[in-house]
Amino acid sequence: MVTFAENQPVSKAASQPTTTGRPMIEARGLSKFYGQFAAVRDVSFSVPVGQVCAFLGPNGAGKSTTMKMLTGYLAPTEGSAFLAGHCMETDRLAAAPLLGYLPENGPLYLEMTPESMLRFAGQTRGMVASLLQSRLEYVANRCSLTSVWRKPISKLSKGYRQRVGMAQALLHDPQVLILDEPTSGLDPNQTHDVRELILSLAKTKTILLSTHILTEVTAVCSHVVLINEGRLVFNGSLSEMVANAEMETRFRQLTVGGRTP
Ligand SMILES: Nc1ncnc2c1ncn2[C@@H]1O[C@H](COP(=O)(O)OP(=O)(O)OP(=O)(O)O)[C@@H](O)[C@H]1O
Repeated sequence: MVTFAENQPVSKAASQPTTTGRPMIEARGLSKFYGQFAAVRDVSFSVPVGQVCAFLGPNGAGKSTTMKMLTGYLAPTEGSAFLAGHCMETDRLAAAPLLGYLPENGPLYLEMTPESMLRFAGQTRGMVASLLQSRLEYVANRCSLTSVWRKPISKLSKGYRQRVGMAQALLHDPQVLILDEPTSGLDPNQTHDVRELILSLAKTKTILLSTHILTEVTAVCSHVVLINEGRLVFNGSLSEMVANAEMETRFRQLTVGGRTP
């Protein structure tokens, strides 16, 4: 068991929006084809500074594929992704410090401990030793990792592995978080903790969050982007989405038996 100093606040400078006047996250006509199959087709939307946006869709709708294109991990077949105005195809290095990404099944080095993996991640990002140490302490506390800090990741439960992924996304104090199903596989207590964490991060960050859990959307998001079979079928506020029906009913109306409403 390791104990750490009090949580440190996210640095003010790092949480300031950029001055480009552009949305923080922007998908412009994104498509991804695997052979003839369109995993994502002509998806456009944007997330302004400070917004928490839910990214919804049934299994296989293309959420993870879109998120990978937004984060520069996957090249689009057509279209472009921008992060704080930086094109992810041509200017990814400039965007990297601004972006924290929790992939669906994040690449965790199983033989490492949370401490050694996160330290390695920080060094790879070029964080200076004193800053890295304070950020390690911050994410260990914030993601409730102190009890497993020096245990091999291979021995951790799915919930703790997810927290390590979240800690990696937060380590460098990015302005933008792209979180692919952050509560997937978590028990109700862990889900509650992660939701609280996202709510508190929402005060200073721009967040795009994919989830299957509709109550999560109403708990933390103000805006909804919904895709079905690779196509955008809704892009609007949460109140517009649920104006005339329950969330679940609206989700089914938009995704079952038809591509467009
Ligand atoms: N490398 C690949 N080669 C071929 N097809 C792929 C590849 N990656 C994804 N797909 C397909 O693209 C579609 C979209 O997949 P994606 O993982 O983006 O969906 P998703 O909305 O994230 O689904 P889930 O909610 O189940 O995670 C699926 O039909 C998937 O099988």
